[in-house]
Amino acid sequence: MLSENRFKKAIANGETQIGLWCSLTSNLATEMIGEIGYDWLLLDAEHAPNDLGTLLPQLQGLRGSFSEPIVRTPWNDHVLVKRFMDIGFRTILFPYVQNEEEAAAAVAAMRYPPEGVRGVATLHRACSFGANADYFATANETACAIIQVETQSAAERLEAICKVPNLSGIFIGPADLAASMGHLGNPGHKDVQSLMRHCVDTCRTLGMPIGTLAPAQANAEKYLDWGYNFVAVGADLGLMRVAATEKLAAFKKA
Ligand SMILES: O=C(O)C(=O)C[C@H](O)[C@@H](O)CO
Repeated sequence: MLSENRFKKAIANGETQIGLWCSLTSNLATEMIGEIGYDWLLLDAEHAPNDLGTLLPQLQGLRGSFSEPIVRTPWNDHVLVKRFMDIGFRTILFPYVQNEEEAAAAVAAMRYPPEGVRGVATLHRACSFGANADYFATANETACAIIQVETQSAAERLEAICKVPNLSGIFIGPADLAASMGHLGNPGHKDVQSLMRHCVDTCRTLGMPIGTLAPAQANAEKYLDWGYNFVAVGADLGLMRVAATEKLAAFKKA
């Protein structure tokens, strides 16, 4: 394992980081995507059928990749977080965080005492099975907690959430945010867009990195233009679906 979390440093420095959403749960597909050069890859364990058994071979496939693997945990649960950290994730996306107390719990789950509550083991993949003598000294420093703000009420707590010590970033979930505002299936609604804009303005004022997911090219460009630092500009399933659909259409048409 690399000891430095390049992604964490980059977003803290305000650099733009381009990501891809990965839901295929395939170690081979993730390994292939890991060769392309995205800054980060989101391995989804909330809305894709990923578990430790599928995430571990994907991490192994990403060994040596430039891309930072990020796991989206299914829930803000410190037991799951401990297991994700022990297999080698340093960056975790926490869905549905509603307030500063929940954000602080997420941060604590990723950090060893006295800063957090992460349980200690000495022979796991993250510390190279004991061979990495610096692991305990660097694990808290490389841990990168990103909080998903995806309801209107969480957005109202954004300033307080951003003040949680050791929080590394905010991530806006456009689909859930739209649903919470009464616009299920319509994140393009003007009220949702205006709240997304307000969130990026707030984060930039407070110096907190902020990201989102935008598989449509125009949206990705717009959010980057607004100041979002890290944007997933596509999803493996969507790319495959579009390519497969277009390929068939090209031949059926003929
Ligand atoms: O609210 C959102 O938007 C998200 O959290 C992303 C979704 O879960 C989904 O589009 C990922 O496939």
